[in-house]
Amino acid sequence: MDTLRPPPVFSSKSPLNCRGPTSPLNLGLIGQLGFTSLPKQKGKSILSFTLSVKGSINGGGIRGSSQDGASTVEDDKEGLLLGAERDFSGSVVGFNLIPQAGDEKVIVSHDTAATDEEEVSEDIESEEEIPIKVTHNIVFVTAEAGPYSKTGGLGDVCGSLPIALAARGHRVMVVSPRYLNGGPSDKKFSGATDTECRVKIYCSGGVQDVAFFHEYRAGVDWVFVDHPSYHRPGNPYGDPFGAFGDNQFRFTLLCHAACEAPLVLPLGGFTYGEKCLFLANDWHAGLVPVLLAAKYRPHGVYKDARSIIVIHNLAHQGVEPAATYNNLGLPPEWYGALGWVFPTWARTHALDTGEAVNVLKGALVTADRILTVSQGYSWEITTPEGGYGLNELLTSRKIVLNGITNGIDVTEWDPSSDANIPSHYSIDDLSGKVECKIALQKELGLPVRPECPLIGFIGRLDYQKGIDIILSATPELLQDDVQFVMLGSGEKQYEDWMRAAESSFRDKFRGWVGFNVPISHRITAGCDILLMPSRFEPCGLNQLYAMRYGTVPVVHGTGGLRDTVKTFNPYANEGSGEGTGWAFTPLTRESMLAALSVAIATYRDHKLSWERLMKRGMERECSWDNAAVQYEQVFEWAFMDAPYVG
Ligand SMILES: Nc1ncnc2c1ncn2[C@@H]1O[C@H](COP(=O)(O)OP(=O)(O)O[C@H]2O[C@H](CO)[C@@H](O)[C@H](O)[C@H]2O)[C@@H](O)[C@H]1O
Repeated sequence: MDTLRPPPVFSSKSPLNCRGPTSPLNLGLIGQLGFTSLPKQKGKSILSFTLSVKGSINGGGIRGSSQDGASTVEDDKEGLLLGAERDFSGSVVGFNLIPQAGDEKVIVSHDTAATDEEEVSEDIESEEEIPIKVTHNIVFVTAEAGPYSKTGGLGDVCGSLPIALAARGHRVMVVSPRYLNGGPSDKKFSGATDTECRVKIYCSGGVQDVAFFHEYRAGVDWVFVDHPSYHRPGNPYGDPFGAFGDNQFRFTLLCHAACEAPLVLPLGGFTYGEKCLFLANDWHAGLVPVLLAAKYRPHGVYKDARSIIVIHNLAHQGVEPAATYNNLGLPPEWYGALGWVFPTWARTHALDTGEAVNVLKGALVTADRILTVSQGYSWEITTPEGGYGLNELLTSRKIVLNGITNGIDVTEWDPSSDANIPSHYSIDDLSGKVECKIALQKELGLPVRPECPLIGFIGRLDYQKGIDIILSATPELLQDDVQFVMLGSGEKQYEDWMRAAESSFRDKFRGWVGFNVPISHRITAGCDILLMPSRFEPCGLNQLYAMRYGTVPVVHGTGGLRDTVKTFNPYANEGSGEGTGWAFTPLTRESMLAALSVAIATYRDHKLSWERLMKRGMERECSWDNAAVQYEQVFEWAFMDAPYVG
């Protein structure tokens, strides 16, 4: 059993061989959690002077930083002035947030010693009440983040939500592994440089050295944890032979490293410090809240930090035999937080006690708040049907459980500018869509028939996505005059079925086995209907992409699909109709075929209704802006309550 090691010393004074980035000041610094706001006094600012600091860092909108105890930065995007406060170790622990006067770029300092680069300017005078915006130091911890690594929706969300939050003034770091598989995808990490910071992680009965690589892009600090276990062929989780056997170890490393990153990485010259907010995504990052509670807070570290576990998929919980608890680098007395007992029916033999460790359970117990990626799903996981054994625990924490529907990256997914599609179109001119359809039919070798309803499916080929329902319904569906294309990879039986179906239905069916982002864009643009019969769907992104591309979704009414797709009603609004697609229920072959048949008939026989359906989907608000505001509300709640201490 490993003993708990004392937490490291922090910042540039850390003994962890952190020498900081090779080229200092080329990184990003935006804001900091836990600052004291300085309210404006009526008629006269409490600020007695301001400083202008010349020079910019990395073109990222950040200007100037003094190297003394009252460092200052300026965020010229938000017009906020941030005066950094530091703790005894030099870590930035807070900022004074001061409204900016007029157009003049000013930096507020508590340091009275002016330098050559500083000039005294006049007091800020204003009668206006200027709202003060709270910004946080946010640390995303995730197994994947697009475009560096993406196998599904988690990569999409962790690739775009951090950018949206950074644009709103938060200082945002994303910590994920530096996966190198020896293929072309390795070059995605080429922009990240070695910070030359190394930390030692005590787990699995030994000591592991991990390194941190870093890239500052789109206002976000992308931090990649480097370790030999992330360098192997395959995707982040496995290879053609299945999931990697050491995933618990690999993601334990990620979590330990992510907890160290804010303390030891002087990004842009400053660490994120202890007052940060961890957003731990799915079970892979689930040890983060546990480590805060069990490893750091007992030693007085991260006392003011908060953590939120974000559930993108409750079906994966990181469950391993109980004996592996010793590998996690946690004190023995914390076993109860992760301890898990399988029900009798799920045990493998008479002597199996069913004891296991469940990383996601540990996160749900210790996180300060719990988020899911839609409101519908946040309720479903509290039910026995959707809770995957964790429903009672989730119900007991209902007071800190919320759902926020995912947004999408509206720059990457924009039919009027998408570089992956052959013709562009918009709500005002849909003509490019039929060209996309024709091009897709040609590309896939289907008969070019623009009038023929083209149905698409994109997604992982597994039980969650209802592939078995598609399988059973396809022969009947293809009796109609339609075409059907599927893009996906996953379970071998389904991949084989797709290949077989392609040879059985040469003129009507195409199955593209693999993971190909450009093709996914072309299918989204070229199809008329997108099919998503997911058994459960925490949010779902493809239906959001589809609606933005004027492709009408036909979905199983569950979780985020039910929240985002409103079933078409031609009689509403005095005959102009309402709805953006079809959400069928229950999940059966018959009800799916019935919904598809209504959709196909509408496409064929009610052109005007169809066009209105498309347009209603296209004009739906789906950017991250709304979601980011809701995240900020949850951040506020997280800091209102005391942190979890066990
Ligand atoms: N073969 C392929 N080629 C190219 N691209 C492919 C592909 N297969 C899938 N994709 C892409 O991967 C993403 C899948 O996202 P989803 O949200 O639909 O599902 P996923 O189950 O992975 O995500 C989980 O997390 C997300 C994010 O929170 C939740 O929306 C979701 O409900 C939950 O199950 C989409 O961007 C899709 O285009």
